[in-house]
Amino acid sequence: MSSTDENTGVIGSIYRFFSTTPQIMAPKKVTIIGSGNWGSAIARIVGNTTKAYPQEFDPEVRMWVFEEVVNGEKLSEVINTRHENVKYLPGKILPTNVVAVTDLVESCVGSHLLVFVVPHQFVKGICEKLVGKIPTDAQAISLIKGVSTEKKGGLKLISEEIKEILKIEVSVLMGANLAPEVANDNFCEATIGCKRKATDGPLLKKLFHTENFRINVVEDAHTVELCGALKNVVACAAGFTDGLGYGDNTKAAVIRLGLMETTKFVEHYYPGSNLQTFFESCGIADLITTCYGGRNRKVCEAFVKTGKPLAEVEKELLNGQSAQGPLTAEEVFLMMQKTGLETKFPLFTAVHRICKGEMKPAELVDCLRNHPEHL
Ligand SMILES: NC(=O)C1=CN([C@@H]2O[C@H](COP(=O)(O)OP(=O)(O)OC[C@H]3O[C@@H](n4cnc5c(N)ncnc54)[C@H](O)[C@@H]3O)[C@@H](O)[C@H]2O)C=CC1
Ligand SMILES: O=C(CO)COP(=O)(O)O
Repeated sequence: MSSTDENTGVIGSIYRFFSTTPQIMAPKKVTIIGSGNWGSAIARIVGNTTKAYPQEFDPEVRMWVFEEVVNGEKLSEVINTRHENVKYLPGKILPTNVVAVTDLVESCVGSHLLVFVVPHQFVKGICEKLVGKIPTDAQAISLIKGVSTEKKGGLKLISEEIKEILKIEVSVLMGANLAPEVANDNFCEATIGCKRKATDGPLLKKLFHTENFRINVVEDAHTVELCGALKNVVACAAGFTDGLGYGDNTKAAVIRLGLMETTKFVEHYYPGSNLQTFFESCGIADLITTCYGGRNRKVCEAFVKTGKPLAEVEKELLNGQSAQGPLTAEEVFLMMQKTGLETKFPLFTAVHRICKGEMKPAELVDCLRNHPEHL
């Protein structure tokens, strides 16, 4: 059906009726854009929920795979034959209805639900390739923890970046979700931030909600998303204190001060945000899990202990996975520098400066002694 048919005359009316009437809408096709550690873990959930709800979802889930050769085999072929992402989630079997597709556009054509889950620095390029290639009534949900690298000095959320380029509605999903533990089906929670909670919330919840992955949907989407991004910066600070051997009291103080800076940062950019959101999984819970079990913490601890450059430590420890904290710290610092806010966020500022080699890790605590929280 051509786009003009869709909008005019009897055919247009019929099209509008069938495409907007929930109870008889065609099952939605889902594409997962990303197949890393989290992308693969979430594919295990989405592969099963799309099979469980055939009225709502097409059971075939396409997963865009950034092709690479692993032990002499194409990763996409290994996924489609052995149903295992041997590089980014080894040892976990993916549902057979999750199909690896290496052509980005082909993976998304006809999909009405796009699940973005790539390291945040790749989002802009991916979206630009998809312009004009997806249904105009598609919607997205971003599981990406970071802020846009594009607007140097000004805040742009990843969800805003996706919406700006693709002209579609974008919700977010953040939470205390270390991918390997989610892939083990360990009980945990997550928060969906959905501005159109009443209309879009129920379907998004169905896509992710399981016995061991418990979803709560809130409308305060920007707070949900910023919690997910900023906790990675705090996790770097936690890793520095672990590397310095400062113990749990200091780490707890860093976590608390990091949470306070997060609330102040959100309030600065989004006055009137809902304080309750920080008590959702996306807030305090994700901060805790990441500051004890995350990759950012691990990399930053090793950075202190080995004295090696951060990029080298990340490469050695993460085998192609990405620590999002240092890049997010830089993006946040540029925003604060532009508005002269560095002194109000000494922890965020110190993390950036330590990551850049402008400050020694041991100077972190000195930056916190006169924190605005203690004045
Ligand atoms: N791993 C985890 O435990 C969790 C991660 N997240 C977030 O999910 C997002 C995605 O992270 P992961 O899935 O863990 O990825 P990852 O950290 O495992 O990164 C590896 C992925 O990046 C892809 N990649 C590498 N170069 C690329 C390029 N030039 N273009 C496109 N893709 C490229 C690789 O193909 C691979 O799929 C991040 O924002 C992360 O913060 C959120 C919750 C948990
Ligand atoms: O987001 C995560 C847990 O919720 C994963 O954190 P890391 O990227 O630090 O591993």
